[in-house]
Amino acid sequence: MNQTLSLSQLGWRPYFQQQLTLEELEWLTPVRISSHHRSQVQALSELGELTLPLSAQGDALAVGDWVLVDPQHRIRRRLSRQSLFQRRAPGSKLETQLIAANIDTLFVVCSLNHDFNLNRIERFLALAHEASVQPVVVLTKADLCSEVAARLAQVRQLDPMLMVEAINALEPEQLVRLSSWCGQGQSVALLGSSGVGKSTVINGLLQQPEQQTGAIREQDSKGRHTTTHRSLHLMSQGGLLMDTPGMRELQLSDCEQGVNDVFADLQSLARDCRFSDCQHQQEPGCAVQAAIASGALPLRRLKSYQKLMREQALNGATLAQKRAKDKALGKYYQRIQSASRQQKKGY
Ligand SMILES: Nc1nc2c(ncn2[C@@H]2O[C@H](COP(=O)(O)OP(=O)(O)OP(=O)(O)O)[C@@H](O)[C@H]2O)c(=O)[nH]1
Ligand SMILES: [Zn+2]
Repeated sequence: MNQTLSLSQLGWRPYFQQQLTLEELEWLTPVRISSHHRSQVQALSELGELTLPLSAQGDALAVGDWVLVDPQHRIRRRLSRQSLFQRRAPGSKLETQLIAANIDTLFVVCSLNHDFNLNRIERFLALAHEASVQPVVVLTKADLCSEVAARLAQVRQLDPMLMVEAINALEPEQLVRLSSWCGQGQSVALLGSSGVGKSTVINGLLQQPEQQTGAIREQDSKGRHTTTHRSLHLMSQGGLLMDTPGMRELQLSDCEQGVNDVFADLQSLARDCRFSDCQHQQEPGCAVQAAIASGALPLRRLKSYQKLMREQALNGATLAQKRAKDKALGKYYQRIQSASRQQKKGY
């Protein structure tokens, strides 16, 4: 992206502006991080594309972050974020990897063929909620599905406020339905399983698909050439698409709040359970089970909630904790087995 963009085209808004002191306003320039490398970041600004060195003790930065730079192009400070996607760094216990910041809308892409899966949509919605990003469900391959209306209704049932669009991503005119989230100053990202049509949607939204995905070559610390891809692309509607490494493979971890947000209906039912720590299994006075019995709540939804809660807790647990847990569980099974053996022996 070589053309110069205005601050508002880059997503600048009052939320960021109001964080600047008068002094900062006078001598510092806001720039937006567009890609992240080992020792430097690229940023977009009214001055064009800048390369900024990273200092060792500096704040961890994510693509999409706004930072203030001085006239020598040194990063002075990062502005507070409106939203953030992050994940546990692979192989690390505590470190988190920042994936993308200040995204406004997450397109949760799911295809309408055999791959359609409400549980998976709920999982992606939890990630969006956890990051404080507004989700929009984009159902692709509408041309291959004979029950589009029924599927749309199923997704809308997850949350009456949820925005859902069904499209044939191969038809450019149909992508226009996503326009209201792709206008000037808006930042969007996509998430979805393999083969659902993410690249097809991205190519349809970009201004010049071929050029926009051009690779950047840079030298790493050992002098080797590495190829990285640009993460920020201008869409034909004027907004920015953030396709950052790791975004497409985001996993659920430590997102209890996000999962709870997606299951607000279940949370509100649970407040009427007799026991405050009700697990909604066979406890007396369980309002969730009552809603399932009356047909008000699909059993699938409770199962999906419980599965996602377990999954995010497990992914979030440090490796050490996980090992301890597995060991404790192993001992528990041993105890049960030996107790049942003793019972059989008639003790
Ligand atoms: N009929 C139809 N085919 C589609 C649609 N969207 C995508 N496809 C096709 O589905 C296949 C997969 O699409 P991609 O865009 O590569 O999917 P992806 O999600 O980027 O896949 P990964 O790169 O594996 O993550 C391609 O052959 C597309 O042409 C659609 O709406 N209708
Ligand atoms: Zn209950």
